[in-house]
Amino acid sequence: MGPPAIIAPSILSADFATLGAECSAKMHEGADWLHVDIMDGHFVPNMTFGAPVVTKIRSHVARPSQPLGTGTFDCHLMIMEPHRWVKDFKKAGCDLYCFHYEAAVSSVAATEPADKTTTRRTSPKELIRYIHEEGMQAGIAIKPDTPVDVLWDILGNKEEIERPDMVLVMTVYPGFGGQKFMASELPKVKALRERYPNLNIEVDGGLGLGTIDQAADAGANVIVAGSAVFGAQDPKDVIANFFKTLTNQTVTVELKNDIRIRGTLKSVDQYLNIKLDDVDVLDLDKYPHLSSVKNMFIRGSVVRYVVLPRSEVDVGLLEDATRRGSLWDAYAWMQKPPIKPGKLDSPFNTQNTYGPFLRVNYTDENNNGNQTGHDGGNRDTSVSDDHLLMGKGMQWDGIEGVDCTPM
Ligand SMILES: O=C(CO)[C@H](O)[C@H](O)COP(=O)(O)O
Repeated sequence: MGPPAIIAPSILSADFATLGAECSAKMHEGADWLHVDIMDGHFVPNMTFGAPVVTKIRSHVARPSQPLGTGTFDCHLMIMEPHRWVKDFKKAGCDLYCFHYEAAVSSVAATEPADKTTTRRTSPKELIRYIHEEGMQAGIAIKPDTPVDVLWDILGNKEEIERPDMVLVMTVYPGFGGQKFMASELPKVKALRERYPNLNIEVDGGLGLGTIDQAADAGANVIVAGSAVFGAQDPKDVIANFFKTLTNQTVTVELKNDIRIRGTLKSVDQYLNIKLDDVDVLDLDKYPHLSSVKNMFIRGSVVRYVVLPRSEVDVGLLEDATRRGSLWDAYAWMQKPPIKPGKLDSPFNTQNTYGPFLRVNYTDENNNGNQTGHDGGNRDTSVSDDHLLMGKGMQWDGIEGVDCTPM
């Protein structure tokens, strides 16, 4: 069996004003590593931050208990002269120092060995040794224009200390998040995997819905994604927005204490706190004290279901929420996924969804909204022939006629 599937969100797309909290949140959501992009404005036409910021965010994420374990700071040094910063990043809390092959071979010391201001540790092999001696794991990255062949000599080194722990194949030109995935780089991944079944092979750039699988199938086991993770609209917001479109419609709300209330939806917020007018309490004989109540504000936390007119259900919008949720499933919740049968190097089983969002099932009329076959709690949701029933803390499984298979 190949190396484990590793999920490494790129914090390049995070809100830098709240970077520590964002890093911590991603770890709690299921990330294995954090991919920390360091750009110097020379090696790439963009700048991010340096070791002092890494020091600060390190305090928000527990250190890995073993090399390449959970919490690894996977620092991607898109900088010139990568040998100069090894000690600083070690001190800052970097665990995996991944430099660019192109930067190492074009460094001042490599091109002008007589230069006394730089150390000799500039050839990729020597730099890898240096990183290891400093107590970090070493990664080597290649840009799209660099052939994978340059790595054979480095990977084939007899000296273990001079061999990298990871190879990063860039699937965009480095410098910016949100670029288009370059499938043209996948043959490099394939060639690496064929020669090195146990090597950690990372891909970075344009990974998301529809490209994660391609990269995994080629043999990548460390998946970096930035904008797909940080930029995705939270499906819960999509669902709340959907509810808002039902303002002035008649809905039935079933509370967790079994009271069912029908009324006109006046407002709903992202927590599914609901305001109803023209209220009718069903089963009034059981709850006569509610007979005079005409307007209600219902806290989302007490709602079990909201029953909506089927004709008002915007399947397209919910399908979109599903796909976003599925991407999230396929990324953030798959940190220990089963391996696809027959594809031992493919870390993702996208048939399994353990999404945190909306789970909807069709049930027959008599099912009364109690689904079967689901894990994960939060199953306050079902669809009957007439109604879509949705509860708070919902998860999405599918609507008949809607393809909810994760992409
Ligand atoms: O190294 C990078 C850019 O140089 C980023 O890590 C990478 O591009 C991730 O961003 P996205 O997933 O949005 O493409």
